[in-house]
Amino acid sequence: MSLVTQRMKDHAAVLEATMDLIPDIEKAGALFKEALASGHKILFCGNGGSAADSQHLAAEIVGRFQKERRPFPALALTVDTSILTAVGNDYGFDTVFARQVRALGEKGDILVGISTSGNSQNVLEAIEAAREKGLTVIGMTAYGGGKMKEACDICLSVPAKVTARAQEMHIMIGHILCEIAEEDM
Ligand SMILES: O=C(CO)[C@@H](O)[C@H](O)[C@H](O)[C@H](O)COP(=O)(O)O
Ligand SMILES: [Zn+2]
Repeated sequence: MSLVTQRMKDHAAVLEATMDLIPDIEKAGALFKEALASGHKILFCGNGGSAADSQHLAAEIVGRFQKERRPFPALALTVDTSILTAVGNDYGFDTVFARQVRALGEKGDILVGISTSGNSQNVLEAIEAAREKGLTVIGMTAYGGGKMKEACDICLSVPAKVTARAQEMHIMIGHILCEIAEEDM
């Protein structure tokens, strides 16, 4: 079997196993909808590919996903290089997202922490800050959820053994959450 065929089959197998998360994805979608409908915002954070997912999903919410509707507030905590370098340089990389959650997060907002290992310290510290401030925390992880498993209100832990396959499920789930959020709005 070619590499391409194998990877596509791997993706399909992980997707099939990810069906087990449907009830939790529906719960997370309802939380997105409730937060945005009541004037709250969604913050996203993650590293590497998950940083890219963070800004991708924030853009779907501020702009639009699939339908015309009013703009909703969302922010990727991964995009401001001045904040990331100042906070990273002055306080340490582990604090780059937590500091922004403390500055911007308000009770009723949602933090989406994305980490395939579930163990990235800067995401874990953002979750801790979010809990202190009364945000709801949704995690997107894999490999059983790592340390994030116990730290989130809803932990969507994808049954993937490879980071790339996990990320492919994360962006699919993120798109579904955006679609639920803009239904009837
Ligand atoms: O996109 C990829 C691998 O597919 C990488 O950039 C990956 O996101 C980075 O190595 C991250 O630092 C991994 O962190 P995490 O998902 O364990 O929190
Ligand atoms: Zn990647």
